Amino acid sequence: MAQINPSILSADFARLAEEATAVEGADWLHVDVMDNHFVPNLTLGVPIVESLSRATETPLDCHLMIEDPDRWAPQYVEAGAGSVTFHVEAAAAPVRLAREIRAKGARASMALKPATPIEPYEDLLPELDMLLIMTVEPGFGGQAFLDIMLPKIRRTRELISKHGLELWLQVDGGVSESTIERCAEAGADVFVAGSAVYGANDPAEAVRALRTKADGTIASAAWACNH
Ligand SMILES: O=C(CO)[C@H](O)[C@H](O)COP(=O)(O)O
Repeated sequence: MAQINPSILSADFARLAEEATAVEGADWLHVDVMDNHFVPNLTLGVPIVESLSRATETPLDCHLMIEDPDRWAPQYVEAGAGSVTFHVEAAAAPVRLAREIRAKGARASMALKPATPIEPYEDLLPELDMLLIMTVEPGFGGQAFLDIMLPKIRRTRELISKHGLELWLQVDGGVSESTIERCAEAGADVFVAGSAVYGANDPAEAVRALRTKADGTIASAAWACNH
């Protein structure tokens, strides 16, 4: 079953609580934390995550596009995030950090930028609850989906199957009704969508449409049949 996580990066930041509840039916609310150092954009931090966690029943999937996640990620768990994703390119001690996130009670997730291969991290996969493959360069919503990431999604799904892991495989960037099936066919099962959801007239309907397409593809995908 697909999970659809709307990204509030594309929401109206002056009406965050309303925007969070406009996508009821979504599996998680994807919260993009950017520090203007790891990526050239600045969004929000711990206090806003704390407020958002009180404003919505939908669990928060916090994607930290920041330097020094080893220091900051645990604070996002304390702020109410149910899942915390750090970038491997920024983490000093990814295994220790994943264990700390889990020990504090959240799902631990690691993200890879487009130029970062999965293969060096094969042995880390059992330490994670989710792996995020970026399908755009992180930093901004509304960018075009990078088709060249599809082989990496396929190879990652093969590694997950090879090790018999229950790891979720998330894709983020340019996910829309016209790209979601390619991601699902390659092996993704968690889909972040910003502009495709918040740019739609009816965000909740956009979530349903994305879910229908992804579920239809996963039902017949070779990787899911062998799962
Ligand atoms: O992490 C992100 C950007 O770094 C966003 O989550 C992502 O880009 C979502 O926006 P869209 O679906 O419009 O591409």
